[in-house]
Amino acid sequence: MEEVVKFNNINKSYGDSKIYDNFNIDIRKGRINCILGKSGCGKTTLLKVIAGDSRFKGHISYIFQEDRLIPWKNIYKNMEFVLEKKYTRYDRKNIINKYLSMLNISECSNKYPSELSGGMRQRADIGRAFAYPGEILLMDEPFKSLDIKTKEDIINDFKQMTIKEKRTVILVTHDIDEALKVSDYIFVFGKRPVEILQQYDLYDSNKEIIAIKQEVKELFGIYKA
Ligand SMILES: Nc1ncnc2c1ncn2[C@@H]1O[C@H](COP(=O)(O)OP(=O)(O)OP(=O)(O)O)[C@@H](O)[C@H]1O
Repeated sequence: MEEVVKFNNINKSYGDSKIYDNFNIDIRKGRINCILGKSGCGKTTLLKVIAGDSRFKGHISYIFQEDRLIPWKNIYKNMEFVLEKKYTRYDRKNIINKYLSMLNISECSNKYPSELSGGMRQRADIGRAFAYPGEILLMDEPFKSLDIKTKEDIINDFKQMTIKEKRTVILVTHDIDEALKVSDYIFVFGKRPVEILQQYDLYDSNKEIIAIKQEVKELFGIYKA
């Protein structure tokens, strides 16, 4: 049986609107878990609940749609900032250089965020999140604002890195194609209070990607978020 991280009995409402009602989800350890759902269904809310889970306090990295780099620090210092209390200066240097190199941005080390393209900044943001010794990486539509080519390149590097390091990632998106490209386990979310309409293990599925895409489209078609 595959190792999972269980999140049980999640309850969350905004006013009268119940988003989660005793909701349960088993996140696959060491894999890229994707939460795929229509806009407004409650994906970001789930990430916030998970980020607040006391079992993982201080062990979670969060990557947002827009990078959260500190503008007045260069890329090296941005990465060093999150590692300061965790590692010695020597270890920090090795870790930072490793992730800069994995993400092909070693030459950006001394540059400030404003001197980089959106794609480079997002690479730096991903590098920083990976460098942090977190058990779980939460990603909220991290590839949304990138053009197609940049997105594909970053997704490829990101996937390789995640597989190599066996990191547990929870990524949310409303984009079916992106979900199929980036993840290896997909939860399709339905209407509120949120229910899981379908789950796909892309490692283990004998279904063609195109068939899964069609199925998800149909699932999305039958309800309004
Ligand atoms: N702080 C808040 N107060 C009131 N309602 C909120 C709050 N945050 C989110 N909501 C509502 O809860 C619902 C779920 O929001 P959430 O941001 O989790 O959805 P989402 O699936 O991440 O959407 P998107 O894909 O558009 O980012 C939405 O209807 C949203 O308007």
